[in-house]
Amino acid sequence: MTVRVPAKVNLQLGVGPIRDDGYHDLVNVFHAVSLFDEVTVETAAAPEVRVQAAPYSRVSVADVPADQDNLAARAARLVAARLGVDAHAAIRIRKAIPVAGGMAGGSADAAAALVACARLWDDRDEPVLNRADLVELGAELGSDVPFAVLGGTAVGVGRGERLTPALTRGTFHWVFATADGGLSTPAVYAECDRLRAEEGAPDAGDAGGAPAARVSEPLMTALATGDAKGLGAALTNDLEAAALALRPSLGRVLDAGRDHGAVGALVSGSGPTCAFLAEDEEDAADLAEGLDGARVAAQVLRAYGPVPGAMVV
Ligand SMILES: C[C@@](CO)(OP(=O)(O)O)[C@H](O)COP(=O)(O)OP(=O)(O)OC[C@H]1O[C@@H](n2ccc(N)nc2=O)[C@H](O)[C@@H]1O
Ligand SMILES: Nc1ncnc2c1ncn2[C@@H]1O[C@H](COP(=O)(O)OP(=O)(O)O)[C@@H](O)[C@H]1O
Repeated sequence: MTVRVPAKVNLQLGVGPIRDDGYHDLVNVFHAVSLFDEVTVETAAAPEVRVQAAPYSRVSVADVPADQDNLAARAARLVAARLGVDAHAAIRIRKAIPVAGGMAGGSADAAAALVACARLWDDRDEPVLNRADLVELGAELGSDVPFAVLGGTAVGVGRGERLTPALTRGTFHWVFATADGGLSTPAVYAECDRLRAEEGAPDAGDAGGAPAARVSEPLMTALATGDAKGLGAALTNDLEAAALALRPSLGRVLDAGRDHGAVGALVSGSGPTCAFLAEDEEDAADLAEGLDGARVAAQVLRAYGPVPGAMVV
């Protein structure tokens, strides 16, 4: 059973206060883009995980666990437990999504494994687990997993796991600049907290007392009308300052994208991948060429969005 699953970029990442459980309250506008990992699952006598770069992809898979800690393996165990089946999964992951790049590659693999294992093992006439159940199960694996099951464009609140699909029109054209070496998501959130405490945000009484984030109306209007320029102007990421503090060289990457005609430029999620929105497909080609020539990125990738979530191929 092979499932194809997309990467995400965050169109708005509004980081609110820290909750008692250590997570931040978010307004997280997710957008699935056409960079895909492929996850193949077979029922096997013993669990197994193999990870490789997808054909023609230059993703470095050295830091992806090829054991039962892999998020896809955890997803398979979760599905078996939920269905009450005594089954093991042999999992093969072909990665094209940058690793630890702020594009939710690990979450994508987990979502793909949820969909693949449910299809393999939930073989009654009336399936026990429908897609909404898999979205819910995903939240047990990570804040970004539910969105990778759903895909499209969606607003996530809570940890980012409570999703509402967003209305969009047409296709948006993106260029991504990857970096050598990832950034750790918890480290970037911690740096965001540190910077906020240093700034002494006026209403930041106790640690992490940032105001609640609200969804951007100009962003939602631009999405609904297919207005690339409007969307580019409305892109925001509250983790960007933290990612830039930890990796100052990203400033040059963002500047290069703007210089080469991007209508919007931001760090993708916790970074270090930078995302650039082009006005149309032709501008995206020019932008990708310009960024390549500027030699500021490990790799320059093109993609479009929105695309559907994890799908059996
Ligand atoms: C920042 C985002 C933006 O979409 O993703 P990436 O850009 O890293 O892919 C997400 O919030 C990452 O989601 P995900 O990678 O699933 O995080 P989890 O495994 O749930 O949590 C990892 C760690 O991130 C921090 N975390 C995550 C989500 C959240 N709402 N508040 C947090 O503070 C916590 O330190 C937590 O221990
Ligand atoms: N299937 C997987 N693919 C990628 N990373 C994984 C996977 N399973 C676990 N991980 C771990 O999750 C970490 C975060 O990786 P990833 O999800 O690619 O990045 P990000 O959180 O920046 O989007 C990696 O450093 C890796 O150790």
